Parts: sequence; structure tokens; C-alpha cells
Amino acid sequence: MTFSERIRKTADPIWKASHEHPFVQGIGHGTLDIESFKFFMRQDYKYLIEYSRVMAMGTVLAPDLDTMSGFAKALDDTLNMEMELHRSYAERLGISREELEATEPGPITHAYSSYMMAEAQKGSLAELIAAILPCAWSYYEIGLELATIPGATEHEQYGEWVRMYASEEFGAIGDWLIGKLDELAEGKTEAELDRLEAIFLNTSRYEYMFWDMAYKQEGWPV
Ligand SMILES: Cc1ncc(CN)c(N)n1
Repeated sequence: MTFSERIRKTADPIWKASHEHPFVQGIGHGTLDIESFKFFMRQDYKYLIEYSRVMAMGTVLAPDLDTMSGFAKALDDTLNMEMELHRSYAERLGISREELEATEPGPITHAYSSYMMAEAQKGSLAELIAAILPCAWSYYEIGLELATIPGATEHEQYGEWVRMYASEEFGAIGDWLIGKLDELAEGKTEAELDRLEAIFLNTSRYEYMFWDMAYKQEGWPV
């Protein structure tokens, strides 16, 4: 079993909970309250800005030019493909670009982004990848699963979201990160692998919490 297969297996109960979350199922069945989706898009835009910074740190920690290029490509795809989806939805939903960028990060957005950044700053490249991998990998899995729901890819409101996350172009980011992590995991001690697994599990949990936060449109309590 590769290291990525091992951590995917350990994280399975968390990922299942995300797949079954009413926010995710609501996108697939076209029943999600649009206000929750708007809340999600605004928070997600802020999250993706921080995620992009972590990707940029990947280029700094990269040991060779191939790895550097891989991070640069993933960064460009995030800034100009994935975030373009948010900008286009925002325009359609009456949210200006300024409003999108000025959104105050909610508690989960803040905690998740800060955790990713902290792991990237104190760890090695393997730790950085373990922290960002659930982001790229789980959305592709969710996109592919939702795309099998009849009508999901054609839905007037959520079809574009499903198509983007189910696309091969988006999936390639996660595939590249999986390959890199497996490469970097080779020769590591069991204690080091356990540490990478713990980071992967934590950001998998944050993924679930992010869906839940958006569903409940949860801001700061006071
Ligand atoms: C919170 C979150 N996690 C993952 C993704 C997919 N890049 C995202 N857009 N937002």
C-alpha cells in the first residue's frame, strides 16, 4: 500500500462524513439554500487566498526545478481557474469583487488557514503537502461523486461548480500532490509517517468543519 492509500484509508470515516454532509448533498441534488452557498463562496475565496500562499511556500521548499514547477502550476490553477469560478459565481449572485475580497474570515476559515500555514512554516515539504492534500484531493472526489447524480452537472445554479471540481484539470492538482507525497514518504521512519498522517487527518477534519460552517452560515459568536 502506498503512503497516500494508507492515509486515505485512515481518513475514510471523516471523508465519508463530508460526502454525506447536507451541504455537499445539497449541491449535488440542487437543493442547497442559496444563502448558504453565497456564504460558502465568500469564505472559500478567503480560504483559497491563504491556501495559495501555502502553495507558494511549496515553491520555496521545493528541492528541484520539477517540484518548483509543479507548485507554480498548482498555484496558477488555484488563482486563475478555481478562484475564477468564485469570481464568476459572485458576479452572478450580486457579490462584487471588492466584497468578495473584503469578507472577514469566519472562525473555521481562520482556524483552518492558520493551521495549514503553521504546518507549512514549521515543517518540511512533506508536512506542507500533508496539510494541503485533503483540500485538492477531497474536492475532486466529491466533484466526481456529485457528477454521477442525474442532472447535477446541468443544474442551473450548482452545475458549474460540480463540473469544475469533477474536471480532469482540477483532479490533476491532487494527483500531482499525491505523487509528490508518496515520493517524499519513501525512507521516512514510522514516527515521521505518523506525524504526516496526523496532519492529513486534521485538515480532513477541517474540511468537514468548513462544509458545516457554510451550511449553518456560522460566523463569530460575539
Ligand atoms: C475549504 C476548501 N477546501 C478545499 C477546496 C478545494 N481547493 C476549497 N475550494 N475550499
